[in-house]
Amino acid sequence: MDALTALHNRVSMPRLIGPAPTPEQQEALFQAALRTPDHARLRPWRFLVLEGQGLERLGELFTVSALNRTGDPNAAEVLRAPSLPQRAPMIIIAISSARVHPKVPEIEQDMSCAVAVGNMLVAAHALGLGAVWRTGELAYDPLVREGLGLQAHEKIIAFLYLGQSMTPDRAAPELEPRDFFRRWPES
Ligand SMILES: Cc1cc2nc3c(=O)[nH]c(=O)nc-3n(C[C@H](O)[C@H](O)[C@H](O)COP(=O)(O)O)c2cc1C
Repeated sequence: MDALTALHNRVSMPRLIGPAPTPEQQEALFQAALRTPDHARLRPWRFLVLEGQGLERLGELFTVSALNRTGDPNAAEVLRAPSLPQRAPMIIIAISSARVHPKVPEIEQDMSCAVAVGNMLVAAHALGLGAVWRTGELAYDPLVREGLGLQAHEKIIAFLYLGQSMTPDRAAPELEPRDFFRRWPES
């Protein structure tokens, strides 16, 4: 698939099953992430790749987080938590490791990580894989952050769920460029 076709037609695929991306597909995804624009080449990001036991461990962290929030072991949120990471055979957790830099503000480093996630989404589509970018309050919960070994200056930018789409690709929504792009100054 050529680059423009992938860019124009990518859609999120939330219903995913195994198998996980092959080693060759993973390599292609990782290389796509590493081509993110990166002011001053700080490489202010790192990625955790979870399958199998990793997904189970993430489910345990999500459960601890939900229990801490609700205080009720029978709350629907707590009961559902272990199954959340099982919605895909692989999750890549994208982490921004932004540091204080005289020329590159934190937001630029976070955005570089976000673009890496975007690159992986498009690469996944080009490879015939399904993918969806998720965050939610679990991404910002100190218990989840700590359990995954994040340092104080790091942020979870994405839980990128990856696998085989259970449904055929949806048509991408058609947006009108002129609703978003204007010449400036207007003539
Ligand atoms: C930073 C970020 C966080 C997101 N978090 C979630 C999420 O937690 N749950 C969810 O269903 N969609 C989430 N989304 C949206 C989906 O990934 C997806 O982009 C959206 O449903 C639109 O679908 P499309 O990508 O096919 O246009 C998030 C998107 C971004 C950019």
